[in-house]
Amino acid sequence: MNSAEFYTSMKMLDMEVYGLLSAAFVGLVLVAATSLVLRYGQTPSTGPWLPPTIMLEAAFAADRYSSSIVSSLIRFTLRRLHALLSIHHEIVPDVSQVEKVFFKQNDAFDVHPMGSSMLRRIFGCDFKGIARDKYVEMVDGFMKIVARDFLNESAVIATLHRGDIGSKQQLANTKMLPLDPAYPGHVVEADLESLLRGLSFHISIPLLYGNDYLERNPSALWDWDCFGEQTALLALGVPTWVPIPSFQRGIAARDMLVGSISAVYRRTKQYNNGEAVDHGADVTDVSETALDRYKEYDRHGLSIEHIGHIEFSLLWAQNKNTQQLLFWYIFYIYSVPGLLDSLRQELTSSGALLISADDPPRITKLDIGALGKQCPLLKSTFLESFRVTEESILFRRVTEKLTLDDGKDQYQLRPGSWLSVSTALTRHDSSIYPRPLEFLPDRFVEASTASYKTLRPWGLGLTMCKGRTFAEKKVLAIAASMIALCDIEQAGGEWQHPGFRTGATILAPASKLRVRIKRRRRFD
Ligand code: HEM
Repeated sequence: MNSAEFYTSMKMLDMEVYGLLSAAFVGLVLVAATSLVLRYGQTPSTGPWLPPTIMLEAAFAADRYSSSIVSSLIRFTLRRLHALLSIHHEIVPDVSQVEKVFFKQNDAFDVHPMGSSMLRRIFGCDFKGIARDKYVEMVDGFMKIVARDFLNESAVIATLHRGDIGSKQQLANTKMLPLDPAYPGHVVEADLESLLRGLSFHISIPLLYGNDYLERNPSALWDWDCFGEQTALLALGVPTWVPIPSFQRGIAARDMLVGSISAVYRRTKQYNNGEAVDHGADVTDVSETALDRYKEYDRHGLSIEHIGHIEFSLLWAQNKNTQQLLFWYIFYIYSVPGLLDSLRQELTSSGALLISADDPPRITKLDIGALGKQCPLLKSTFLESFRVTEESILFRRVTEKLTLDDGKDQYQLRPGSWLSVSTALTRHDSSIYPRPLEFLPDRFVEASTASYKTLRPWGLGLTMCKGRTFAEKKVLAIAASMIALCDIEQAGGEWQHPGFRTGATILAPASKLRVRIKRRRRFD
């Protein structure tokens, strides 16, 4: 099967989206009620909230199955509801034509309704009583620290080197890849998504909160998964008391995670004040970036509960999409015929990654900075994985009268209207991406490098993702290490695409993908 047939046939597996559409219908009633409250209820002190119905309308517009009758009906109902409530919402499909406006006329957009709504609904952080300007000042200060540590290339490379991604402690860690000598050929079988999520988690968390965190919170990853399954409902404003067992489990998991992250802050403070640290925990390796944020929270007099919620939201932003993208990247690298061999050749000839002559070999050099610059196929495959799996929708509240022109349509926006921009809508446009349904690993290669071209997976304007350098380099580094050290095949035969499940920035696989992983030997 060639890569074209492979990718096209797999996309058809995504039919479970119809189930989601029916479920969304039920949710619509709940959401309409929430919207009425938002429309006629009191505006919170930090500014207006993003109405859940705006999110739903944008999500249905961005959905690849939006031509179905159910979807059209839902969109029509939402349109009518918005007209009834005098809520003005424009959906702009072509990012590339309007992106300059986001940089040049930044003041015409208010980004805070999205951030404060998500902090409240998904992460449970209530800023009741905190005035809008204080909230904005705090967010700005916080974002500056995040950007300094997660955007700056040399800072990111130094951090990732501390994470020791290439060493066998990470990739052949007994917790991650238990290379049990009892198995013939040292093969392990695992669910690829869980395995990579665990690996990514075990690299990132100690880098942020020190090694003590994972030892003290062995169920953190399980809580992470329980919470993760409920984020769509939470984002839509479903009240946390709704008695659905899995939903309640997710809320409890969120409380556990927030509590454990608050505890790191409390222990660090005890240590800095020369007091006895709870449980005698070692907090000496809590990262500088976390410590700097703690100072910012203290400067604003935030409570420990607030801090736990905000830190959890950052941890989520830092990990969730990265884990999901890593899964697809590894999946395509190993499943697209011939790609793995080409990538191995490129890594060897670029000198960005070297392995020892031991058996099994170890990584002796991993130049994280060089991977994106000297390995165009590796980077292009990363970008192509992004192109086929990324579906973010950006929401802004418009504060000034504005006309947007995307080359096809004009959008007249007045103060108070809502704007959503979906990066997903152009990903299958053949005038931008020829043969859009095929996974073409070298699509983004340009001479000796690979570039994003019109792909905008990190958002737009001044609120573009503050962790994009970190995310890109981390994913490239983990993938390069796996390419060098491991062979992976799908358990039970030929590679089968697991299908896509919509509803997240990076699409989730619709079914589990069990794989067999074998550590490469010297002469493989
Ligand atoms: C593959 C991984 C990631 C993807 C796809 C992703 C995507 C995005 C997108 C689409 C936005 C919204 C931008 C906008 O509204 O214009 C965003 C915002 C943000 N991301 Fe990421 N992100 C990723 C990883 C990370 C990481 C590793 C961090 C680490 C700190 C991070 C921190 C943030 C923060 C703090 C914001 C809010 C920025 C602001 O409001 O100024 N993200 N991200």
